[in-house]
Amino acid sequence: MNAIAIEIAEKRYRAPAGEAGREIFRGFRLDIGAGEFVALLGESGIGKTTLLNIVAGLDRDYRGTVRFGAAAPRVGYAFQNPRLLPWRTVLQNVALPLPPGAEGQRRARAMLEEVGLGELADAYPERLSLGQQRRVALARAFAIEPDVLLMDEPFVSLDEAGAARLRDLLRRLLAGRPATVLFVTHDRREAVELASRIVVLEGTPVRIVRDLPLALTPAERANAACIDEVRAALGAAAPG
Ligand SMILES: Nc1ncnc2c1ncn2[C@@H]1O[C@H](COP(=O)(O)OP(=O)(O)OP(=O)(O)O)[C@@H](O)[C@H]1O
Repeated sequence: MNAIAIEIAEKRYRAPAGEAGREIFRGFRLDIGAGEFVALLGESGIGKTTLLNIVAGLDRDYRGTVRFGAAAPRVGYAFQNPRLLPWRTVLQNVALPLPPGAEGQRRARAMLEEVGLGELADAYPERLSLGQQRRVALARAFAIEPDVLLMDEPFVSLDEAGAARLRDLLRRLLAGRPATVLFVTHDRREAVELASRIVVLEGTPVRIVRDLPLALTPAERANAACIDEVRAALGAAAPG
């Protein structure tokens, strides 16, 4: 069964008066199975964030439909920028999507412990490194126990070791709470390490130029030769 069925007949951004608008999607379709981890690759500015915003229901200015397999799916969204509220503590930021009250606080605290930031619960985001802020954003996205998790380059701008630690954390969190994931990245290696399917987008309007299932063992995902092989299979079309 599909967890998400996306059909975008048309999505365009309006332009200032007198200029032609830009058509991002026309006749676009993507079906995602329950439990899949789909990495979306594509050039900068092609429409990846637009696609996530449409799936999240944040952008309703398009013709088409997004259908979910579950009746009322819980959708978590980790943005490119961690988007923490600076006037709220780390704990309050994680508790934000949860129902108010003691149970929400308990769950938020447990999530913070799980991402290794229990000691920073009462700190404000400005005190945190970018890697720590991204951990908080992950904790917030997982706090609602999402059925669908949307992630927009969540580990960009970190050094390689920091990004690798967060990839490990994401894998651990997903092992405990499986979700269907739509993950935007510009990094093919990151896609190979994490995804069960890689979808490469190209052009204006956007079309799918590669759709590659990946049934790899953890050892194969970490193997340089194997990563090179998948990169080659993705061809020149994919960035990163
Ligand atoms: N609110 C908006 N109004 C007008 N144009 C927009 C708006 N948001 C995005 N665009 C344009 O639509 C195109 C797609 O943007 P989008 O952010 O979806 O791309 P992206 O693939 O996520 O890019 P990146 O990889 O750089 O994050 C871009 O050309 C962008 O300038």
